[in-house]
Amino acid sequence: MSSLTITGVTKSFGSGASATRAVDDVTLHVPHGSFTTVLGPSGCGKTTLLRLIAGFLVPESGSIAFGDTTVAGDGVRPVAPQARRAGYVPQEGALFPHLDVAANIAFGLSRDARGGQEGRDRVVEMLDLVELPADFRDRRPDELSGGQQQRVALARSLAPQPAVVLLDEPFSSLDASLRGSTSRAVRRALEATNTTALLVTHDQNEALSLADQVAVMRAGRLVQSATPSEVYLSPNDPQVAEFVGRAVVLPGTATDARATCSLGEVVLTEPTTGPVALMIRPEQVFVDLAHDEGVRGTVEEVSYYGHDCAVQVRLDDGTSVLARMAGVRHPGPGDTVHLRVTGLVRAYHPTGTP
Ligand SMILES: Nc1ncnc2c1ncn2[C@@H]1O[C@H](COP(=O)(O)OP(=O)(O)OP(=O)(O)O)[C@@H](O)[C@H]1O
Repeated sequence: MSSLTITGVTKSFGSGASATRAVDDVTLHVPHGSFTTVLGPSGCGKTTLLRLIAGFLVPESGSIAFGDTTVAGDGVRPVAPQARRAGYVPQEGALFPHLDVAANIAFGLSRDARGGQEGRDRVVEMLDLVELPADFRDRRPDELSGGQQQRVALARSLAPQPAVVLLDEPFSSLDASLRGSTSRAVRRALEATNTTALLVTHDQNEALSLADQVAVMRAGRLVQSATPSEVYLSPNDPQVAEFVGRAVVLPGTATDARATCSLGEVVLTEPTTGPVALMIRPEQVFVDLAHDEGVRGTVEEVSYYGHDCAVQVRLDDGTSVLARMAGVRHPGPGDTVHLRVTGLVRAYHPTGTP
């Protein structure tokens, strides 16, 4: 296992006016044994970044290193994919359909290990790691559910003890409940083996819940890399805020650690002064059903999810605000409510910079 360091990597497709800069000057460090998710909308360059790391593509500038070893860039002849020791788990259909589970898992082991006791032991160990019963070894891929297939694909990538594991939207074909349980099992397996991993996804919940570090990409560029809570609570700009979750963005005026806006006075994460855009998460908007404290508004719409609900409120000044509250007791359309903001609020100057 080793760390992964990407420095100033750029990759374009095509040439001239029709060229697409799929990955644009990306710099990212994934510490040894940690899990980073790369989050971004479709077409932002996530898969291209993964393919550069795996060695299926060569960067036109910048460098990629596994630990202290440069595998591409810096004038070094690119190390071939099979020599990089990078495990790759694609979206689906990764398993060889004509091989049983044991042969699939042992596929990347040396020829000697594959046929002997060492290989058999490794298969059992890997099945245990991904929380599948040992007798699954004799099944064929078409005798497994989608989630089980993805666990076997991970087992196969981990069996040769790779330096880095790369996962390309590995849960996207699974339904919501299987997605949760499979992703948690994968997370536990990576943690147990102290594996350095990079997972690309366009699913915000997946990116935030699984990772030590979230790297947000937009149009080929890495716009923020930080812990999940930092990315969620203190996004670099309002677009990142709206991409990683629902956000209420209101104009306001800041004076040191406080700002005023349609929702009254709020406390800022960092002091600043002048006109600002304030980013408030809907769960920070407290909906008071019992008292007259706060800013008055009328409920326009309620989306009930069971565990919680989203309440769209039109303030008396005409501003529309989204609040999220527990589903136990909630208002209905037409009700008068009072809103106030809890917790700290991130302010951005009009250019988007904090
Ligand atoms: N082989 C290629 N030839 C030309 N353009 C390509 C090639 N591969 C990717 N691109 C372009 O590069 C950009 C980034 O693509 P990429 O597949 O990396 O995005 P992505 O974020 O993984 O998208 P998705 O989430 O939809 O898989 C897109 O504009 C895409 O059309």
